[in-house]
Amino acid sequence: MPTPYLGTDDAFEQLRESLPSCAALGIGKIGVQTPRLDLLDRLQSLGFRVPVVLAPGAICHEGVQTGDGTVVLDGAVVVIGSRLGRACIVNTNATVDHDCVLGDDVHIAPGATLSGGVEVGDHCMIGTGANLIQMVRICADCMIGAGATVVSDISMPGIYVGTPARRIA
Ligand SMILES: CC(=O)SCCNC(=O)CCNC(=O)[C@H](O)C(C)(C)COP(=O)(O)OP(=O)(O)OC[C@H]1O[C@@H](n2cnc3c(N)ncnc32)[C@H](O)[C@@H]1OP(=O)(O)O
Repeated sequence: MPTPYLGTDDAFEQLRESLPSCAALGIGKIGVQTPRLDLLDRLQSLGFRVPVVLAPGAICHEGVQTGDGTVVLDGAVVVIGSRLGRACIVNTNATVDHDCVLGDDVHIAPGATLSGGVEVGDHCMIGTGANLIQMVRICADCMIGAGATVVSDISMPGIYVGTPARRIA
């Protein structure tokens, strides 16, 4: 069945009156600053519920805490003791191992691996196939490039690539 086009963001107020009060965040995130969190705030301030979306092929252990608007996609695994913030994406085949903590608006791109006890700050993007060893902490507003390996804490916002990851901007 084709999905009807409902309009632009300007239609939110009207839609809130005419539709059930549930919405999903469908936009992606390929940078650090993206509109996902602002959009979530706006939808919630209008009274929409923005639930967590777990794809049928995602594995999210019991007790994992997940913020509103977060999506966990097929093949992704989120292990016991982890906490995910609001408006996060755990993309296809990514792994968030035990006791990790993600801030808000964090994207773990396809195939990336967070080992146990990793902390990732707000707005970070962990690129495709990146690996973070156990217990590392990454501050807010970092882009970790595709395939990078993070082996120590990162405390300065920026773009990091390579093995071991180094700051390039
Ligand atoms: C479902 C989905 O599609 S989700 C989307 C998933 N997407 C991703 O994971 C993309 C992640 N993004 C990247 O890896 C990007 O290459 C970035 C953000 C790290 C860098 O992008 P930019 O800032 O545009 O940097 P730019 O492309 O100009 O490269 C700068 C230098 O870093 C190098 N570089 C860029 N990315 C990487 C990388 N991932 N690993 C190693 N080196 C890299 C470039 O070769 C270049 O080197 P040079 O100066 O010696 O020529």
